[in-house]
Amino acid sequence: MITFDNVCKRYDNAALAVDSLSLTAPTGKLTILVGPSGCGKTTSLRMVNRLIKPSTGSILLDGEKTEHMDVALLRRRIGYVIQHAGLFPHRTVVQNIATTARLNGVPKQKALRTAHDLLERVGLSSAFADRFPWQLSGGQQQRVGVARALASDPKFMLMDEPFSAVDPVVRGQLQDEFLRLQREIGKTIIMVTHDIDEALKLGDQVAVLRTGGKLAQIASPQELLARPVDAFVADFIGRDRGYRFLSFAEFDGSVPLGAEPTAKLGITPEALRDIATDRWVLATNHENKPIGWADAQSLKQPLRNDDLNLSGTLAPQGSSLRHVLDAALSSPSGRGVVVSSSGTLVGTVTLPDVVAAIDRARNGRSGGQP
Ligand SMILES: Nc1ncnc2c1ncn2[C@@H]1O[C@H](COP(=O)(O)OP(=O)(O)OP(=O)(O)O)[C@@H](O)[C@H]1O
Repeated sequence: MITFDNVCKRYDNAALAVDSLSLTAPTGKLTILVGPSGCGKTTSLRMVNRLIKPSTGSILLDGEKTEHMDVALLRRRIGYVIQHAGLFPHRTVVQNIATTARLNGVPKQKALRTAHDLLERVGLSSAFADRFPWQLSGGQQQRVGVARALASDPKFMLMDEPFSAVDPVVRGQLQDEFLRLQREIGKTIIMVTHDIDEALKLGDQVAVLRTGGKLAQIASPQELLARPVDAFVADFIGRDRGYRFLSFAEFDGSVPLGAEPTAKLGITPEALRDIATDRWVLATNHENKPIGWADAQSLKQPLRNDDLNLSGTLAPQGSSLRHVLDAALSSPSGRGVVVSSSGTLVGTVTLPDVVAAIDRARNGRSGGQP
């Protein structure tokens, strides 16, 4: 747990950069600091590992005030990832990753072995081990930066815009990989971003700061979207709040699944019309994976791939109401197709049932309850 207790920071005689900040970043969770440029995010983050000294107030790690700790030891307890990764240019990838472990007194061979393991964990093959940072893409450098921060297995991590230096596609991949990794490692993390979408996607809780370094609201992404405390927060979170809220509401159990009759390629028009409950019949392959919708009204010859309507999206089980709503809205039959993690057909949902589940979620009732 990282605690800010009434922390202020004033640089020289300027206005307060951070004003009476009190918040707790819970153990094993990812807390995000977000807000407009200059609102004090980086200053707040750097006060945790004392790269910046608070003017007043205290920061505590698991209840212990950091101001009394030895700075070098404090920093070794906290992994630190910065924008552009900040790798040592004259050291290879594994040497970069092994740096903190070596500083902590881990023998060289062991530190290098761990570095190789970590490389794999962050999604890079051993082929990268002996390259220098300039031989890597921006996204690969960021992965190495994360691996280096993890090398001493710190309980706490500080991440300052770790994914901002790469293009949006790579950024999305890095975010997904990082979420998977965090589910395994469960570090206590504070991350800074100026991107509200990143904050809502990654954060267990999100702290929105306003200019002048004051905390405007700290809450879960769902809570922020559903109940922004004031116009500043509402405006900062942006448009589509109602729709984006659906990303956080699981549909499993809250939307009844219907059994869907299915057809295979090669089925005759007559046989297709026999099994059809309305105009559209779902086609599946030999593994029972949906491949498209067949139009029972217009089919004139045995069903071919080219006859299929492919407009419907698939909602994986365990995903969100947003996915299942999209599946229902995009399906020509109006029935959204739900699939297992391996892509096999689980069933379909109707649009009215999805809308009813959304209404229940909106009113804060748990899924499936009357
Ligand atoms: N070393 C410094 N000396 C004086 N003022 C500073 C210093 N560092 C930051 N500031 C000021 O403190 C305020 C907060 O800066 P900080 O970098 O923490 O904001 P931020 O929210 O991280 O901004 P950004 O999103 O643009 O990186 C700003 O007004 C900034 O100009």
